[in-house]
Amino acid sequence: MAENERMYISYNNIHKLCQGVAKHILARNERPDIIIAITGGGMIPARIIRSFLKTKGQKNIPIQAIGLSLYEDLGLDNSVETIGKEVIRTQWLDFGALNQHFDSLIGKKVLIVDEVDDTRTTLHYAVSELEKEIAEQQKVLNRMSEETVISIFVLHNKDKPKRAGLPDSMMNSGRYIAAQTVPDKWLCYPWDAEDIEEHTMLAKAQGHD
Ligand SMILES: O=P(O)(O)OC[C@H]1O[C@H](OP(=O)(O)OP(=O)(O)O)[C@H](O)[C@@H]1O
Repeated sequence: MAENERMYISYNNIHKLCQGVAKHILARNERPDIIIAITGGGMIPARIIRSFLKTKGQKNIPIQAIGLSLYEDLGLDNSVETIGKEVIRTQWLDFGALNQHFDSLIGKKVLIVDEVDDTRTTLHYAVSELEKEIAEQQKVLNRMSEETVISIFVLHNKDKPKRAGLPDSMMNSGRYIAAQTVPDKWLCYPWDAEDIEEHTMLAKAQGHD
């Protein structure tokens, strides 16, 4: 791939993007009760934004990880029909370690974090599975009146046609937050760099430091 098709992103840049988004979230009075990081790319941004979302007198926001991986190739043509099958769940929520007041997502402000929204398949899957699960729990626990608010934070949203959607209620209310919308290039994140010094220099040269 030609160098000009690659976009290099430094740790500093990611740090600052998380800081800016946290500021935005706090200004909207939407500090989450829980952060859900989609592994592996969502983990570093989730950890960084948690520090910027910390407010005086409040406990650290718990981070839970969910593992979602995309099938590279199922040999199927119709993407719409195969969306559900293209995502593999490798890890899911575990409330066992949280206290008794946090036994589910019902009524909580939930922030899903990932590094990139590419075809949107992963985010679509995460949101629809969480919504389904919350609705089931609400029925079981008879807590239908409590509203759960799911938001999304990604570092980069690729400006391209998406293969799956997100709820209009989320998109129209500012609860989908992409720190940056970028062209459909190959995004080179620092955690994949073999030579982090060179990577950082390349990011700097592109203005992403
Ligand atoms: O918008 P989409 O087309 O669904 O793609 C975005 C997803 O792809 C990458 O995950 P990947 O499965 O490569 O795993 P990783 O995060 O562990 O690298 C990335 O971390 C997102 O989760």
